[in-house]
Amino acid sequence: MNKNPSSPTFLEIRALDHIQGEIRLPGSKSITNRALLLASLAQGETRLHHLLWSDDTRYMAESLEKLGVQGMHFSADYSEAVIPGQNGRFSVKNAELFVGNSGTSIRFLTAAVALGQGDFTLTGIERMKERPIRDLVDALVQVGAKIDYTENAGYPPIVLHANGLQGEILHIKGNISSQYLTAILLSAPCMQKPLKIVVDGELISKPYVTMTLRMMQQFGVEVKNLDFKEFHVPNTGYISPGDYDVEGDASSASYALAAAAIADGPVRLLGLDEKSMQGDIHFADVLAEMGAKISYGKGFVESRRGEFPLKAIDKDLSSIPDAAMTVAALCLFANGTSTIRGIHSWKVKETDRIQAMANELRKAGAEVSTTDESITITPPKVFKTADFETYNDHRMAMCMSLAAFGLEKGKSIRILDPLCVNKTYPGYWKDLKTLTGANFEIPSAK
Ligand SMILES: O=C(O)C1=C[C@@H](OP(=O)(O)O)[C@@H](O)[C@H](O)C1
Ligand SMILES: C=C(OP(=O)(O)O)C(=O)O
Repeated sequence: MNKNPSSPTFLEIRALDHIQGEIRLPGSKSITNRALLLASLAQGETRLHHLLWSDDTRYMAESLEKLGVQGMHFSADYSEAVIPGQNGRFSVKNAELFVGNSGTSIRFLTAAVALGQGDFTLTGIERMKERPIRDLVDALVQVGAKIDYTENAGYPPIVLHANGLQGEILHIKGNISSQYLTAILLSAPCMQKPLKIVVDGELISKPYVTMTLRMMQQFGVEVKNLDFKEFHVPNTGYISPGDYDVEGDASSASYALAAAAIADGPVRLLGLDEKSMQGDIHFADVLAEMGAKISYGKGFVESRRGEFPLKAIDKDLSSIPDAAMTVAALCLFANGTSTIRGIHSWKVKETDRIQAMANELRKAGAEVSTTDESITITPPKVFKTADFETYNDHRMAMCMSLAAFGLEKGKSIRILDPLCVNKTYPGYWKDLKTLTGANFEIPSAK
């Protein structure tokens, strides 16, 4: 391992040829960040179980604390929390919220702080300043919010002058990110009047909106969904369900499920099953279509190798944009050229993921071409050793680790800045070691 702090750390993985065993998945990022906010807005105390503790969820929890959610209590390993509900709005009148590169945190919190009173700044790392937020701001302005951009119009940082949100009606776009619509939905029950939301044009990442509606229902609010074109939300406020169990993360599951489809398995992942409310559970269907054997039981999903090399695919994966990256890495192991479509949103996520994925898959030896909304991958004849850049993108690191399963014995790859996995899956490298028996060295904290 490179211990020189002036150059990036890396993690070296020698050719991997098997994976087998059982692990408990980390909690879902999307569910944890919704649950933290819903519990904070609700009436009553909520006990959250199996939550994810990672950069993205820590930023959400710290922001809620800054907004006046006092007395949050976390267990020593942060997998359990007790959240005292604030009954619809936050008490603090001025705060600066720094959310790193957590898209869910900045979007969900922007709408939530607008419910209160006072001046709030929301910002993050440099990449966050390149991730659009205009469609959410434009929607909030229609129900009474006053929001300024302090650097580039349409992007964080933003300053919000909050004076409650009136409700009634707003129009919103959902073609860049579904998180804007989710943010409005989550705050709507605490507006002054019921809200009718009209979605203008295409809506991407729909399963995340379904997850939002399901969780709102679990916190006592029934939303009328007119085919994802219009939503009617009552302003009844949230009621805590008391105990709330967070599912294991389906996007995080994709890496080990994929590895088992390449290198025998079986791998059993606990904390997730076919009843999951996460759209990314359907990654397992794509994996099965490519040749893997997938099975489920109560509270687990299991993957093992079936047909191999995997079958090449040509598919629109716009409903599972995060797990679609794992599919791209799997295409390295396919029997021909694959195309993944519907991924234009990749460009505005942790990095420009279309560009990043193309660059790194090429380094592994693949032939890759891209458009604004697709990537086409022809697998390598022989896998190359490479230093994979990760672009401060957790999913790039986890996806490229799969390339180690294609290497000839004795060869190795290096994953640069491997601790970027801390955004959503801090235990990833440890879990990979456990399941593969590999003995690579994990660098210590950044
Ligand atoms: O609502 C959510 O929890 C998320 C929605 C998706 O974003 P987009 O709606 O921007 O595609 C996804 O990529 C992100 O990781 C989490
Ligand atoms: C896109 C992602 O995260 P976010 O938009 O919440 O930052 C992700 O986790 O892959």
